[in-house]
Amino acid sequence: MTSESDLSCSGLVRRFGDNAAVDHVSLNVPAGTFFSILGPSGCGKTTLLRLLAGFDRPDEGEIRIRGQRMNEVPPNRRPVNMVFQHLALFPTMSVGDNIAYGLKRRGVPAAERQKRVARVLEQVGLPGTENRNPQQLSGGQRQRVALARCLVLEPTLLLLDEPLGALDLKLREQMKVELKHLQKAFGTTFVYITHDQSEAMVMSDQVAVMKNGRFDQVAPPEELYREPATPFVAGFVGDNNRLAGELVSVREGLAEVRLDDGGLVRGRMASQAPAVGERAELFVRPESLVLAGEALKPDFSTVQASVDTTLFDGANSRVEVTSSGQTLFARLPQDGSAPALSEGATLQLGWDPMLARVFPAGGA
Ligand SMILES: Nc1ncnc2c1ncn2[C@@H]1O[C@H](COP(=O)(O)OP(=O)(O)OP(=O)(O)O)[C@@H](O)[C@H]1O
Repeated sequence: MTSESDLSCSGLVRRFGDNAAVDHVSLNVPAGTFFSILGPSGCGKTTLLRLLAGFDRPDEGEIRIRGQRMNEVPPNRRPVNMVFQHLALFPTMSVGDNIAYGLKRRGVPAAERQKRVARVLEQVGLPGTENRNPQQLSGGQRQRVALARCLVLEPTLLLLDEPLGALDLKLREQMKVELKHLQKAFGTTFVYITHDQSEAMVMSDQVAVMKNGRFDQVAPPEELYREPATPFVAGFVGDNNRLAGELVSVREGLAEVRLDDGGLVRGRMASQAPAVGERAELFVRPESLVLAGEALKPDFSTVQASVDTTLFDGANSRVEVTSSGQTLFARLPQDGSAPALSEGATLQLGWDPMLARVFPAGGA
C-alpha cells in the first residue's frame, strides 16, 4: 500500500455456500483517481462494492481506507458514499433539501448548508434549482442531484453502482463524459462498477476486469485494449475477432497458427501462451484488418474470406465476412473508398502480425 492510496484491499473473499462471489481480490486505488470494476453479470461486482461500503463483511481479507482498517466499521462510520442505479431522492423534498439532508444530519448550520448546496449545484451544472421538486427534473438531472447529494458530504470515496444503467443511450453517452469531468473537478476518488466496457474505458484511470469473483487484469484502459493479459479480457474489452487453430511454431515472439482450413496466420504470443501443438486462438481487432486493395504489406498475415453483409454505421461502418468457418468483422475505411462488397464476393483480408495476439484456446 502506498501512502497516497485512498482504498486498498488485500485477499478479500466473500462466500455464499460453496461459491466464492469475491475470490481473493486485492486492489489499490490512489487518491483522486477513477477506478472501475468491469465484468459480466454475476461476476461479483455488487458483492465487492457492498463489502467496500460496509453493507456486508468479508470472510477473509482486509479493507483499508486512507490506511485505516475498515472491516469492523459500520457503513455510516465509513468515509464513503454510494450512488445507486435506481437513485433514492426523497420525492417530497426539494432539490435543495435533498442535497442538504446529509449536512443537516451532521449538524452543519443552516446558512453554511445553503452556501454548500448552492456551490455543489453550480458544480454539477444545475445552479439555482434548489426549490425545484426532483419530479420536475429529467432523468439525467436527477442523477446529477443524486451525485451532488453525495459529493456535498466530501467523502474520501464515492462508490457508484451502475449509476447510468437506467438512462437512455444518448443521455448515458453524455453523462459518461460529465461524470469524468466531475470526478476530476471534485478530486474525489471514484470506485465505479459496470458491465459496460465503453463506460469503464471512457471514464477510468484504472479498470479491473472481473470474472468469476477474481480480477483478470487491472490496467489503464489503453493497456487493457492493446495488451490484454487473458483471452477473456481480449474478448470482453472492445470488439475483437477470433480465429481458431493449432500453434505450429514460435519465432521471436511471433506465433504461427494453422487454421482449421489449413491457412497459416501469425500474431504476437500473449503473455498467457499456448504450447506448440496445442489449440490456440488468434485475436485481431476489426480496425487492424486491412482489405485487399488497401495497403496490404508483404509481411502481413492474410486470409481469404467471403462477404456476408456490410453494416453502415457512420464512422463505425463494418463488413461482416466468413473465413475458415468463423465470422469476422473489419472496419471499413471512413472515406467511402472501400471496394464494392457484394454479398458472397470473396476478398483477401490482412493484418500486421504485431497487432494480433495468440492465446491458448478455450480461455475466454
Ligand atoms: N446474498 C446472496 N446469497 C447467495 N448468493 C449470492 C448473494 N449475493 C450474490 N450472490 C451470488 O454471488 C455471485 C455474484 O453476484 P453479484 O451480484 O455480486 O454479481 P454482479 O457482478 O454484481 O452481477 P450484476 O451485474 O448482474 O449485478 C452470483 O453468483 C450471485 O448469485
